Amino acid sequence: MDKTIKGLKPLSDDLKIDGSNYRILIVHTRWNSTVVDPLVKGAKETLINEYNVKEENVCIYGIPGAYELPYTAHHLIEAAKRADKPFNAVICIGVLIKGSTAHFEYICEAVTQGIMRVNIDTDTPVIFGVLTCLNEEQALLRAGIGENSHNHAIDWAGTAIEMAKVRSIKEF
Ligand SMILES: Nc1c(NC[C@H](O)[C@H](O)[C@H](O)CO)[nH]c(=O)[nH]c1=O
Ligand SMILES: CC(=O)[C@@H](O)COP(=O)(O)O
Repeated sequence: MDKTIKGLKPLSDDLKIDGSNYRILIVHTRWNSTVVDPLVKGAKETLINEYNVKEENVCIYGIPGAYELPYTAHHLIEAAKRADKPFNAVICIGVLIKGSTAHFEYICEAVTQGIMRVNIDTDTPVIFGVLTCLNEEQALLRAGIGENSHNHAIDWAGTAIEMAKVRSIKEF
């Protein structure tokens, strides 16, 4: 992949957020698991190793496809609130790969709008960890598979921690 200016630089060590008291949910699809699985692994390992989230506080739930991500995230967020064990942030992970019909476009739009809605409706940060790829190579590279690749889930984990801190702000 070309070296460009784009990308999310991690916070400097003096600004790094301690996630040891955070509870994080990862909702992931089974569709395109060859790519999804390394993304889930990257997110989990980053949360634990880089942000001190306790392994028992990284909850993982698998569902069929990306279209099911918004509902599942919303339902589990509300269920966790009822159990008095709220999630500080959620990461939705899925991979959409363009096929030969317009299905891709409809799913991408529905999932994008749906995940944004869950953020607002539940007042819980839900990170958009959905790759919307035109081909398999694009997906593999963004899961850290292959030369000059980068696992985007590393960035999603850092975003989840930063947004969990935002969620903790009660007065401003
Ligand atoms: N084509 C992809 C799908 N399609 C399945 C839908 O997400 C959904 O599960 C189905 O329409 C039933 O509601 N899902 C992906 O995650 N990735 C794809 O490339
Ligand atoms: C993202 C999709 O829904 C897509 O993979 C489905 O493929 P097709 O458009 O060939 O049915």
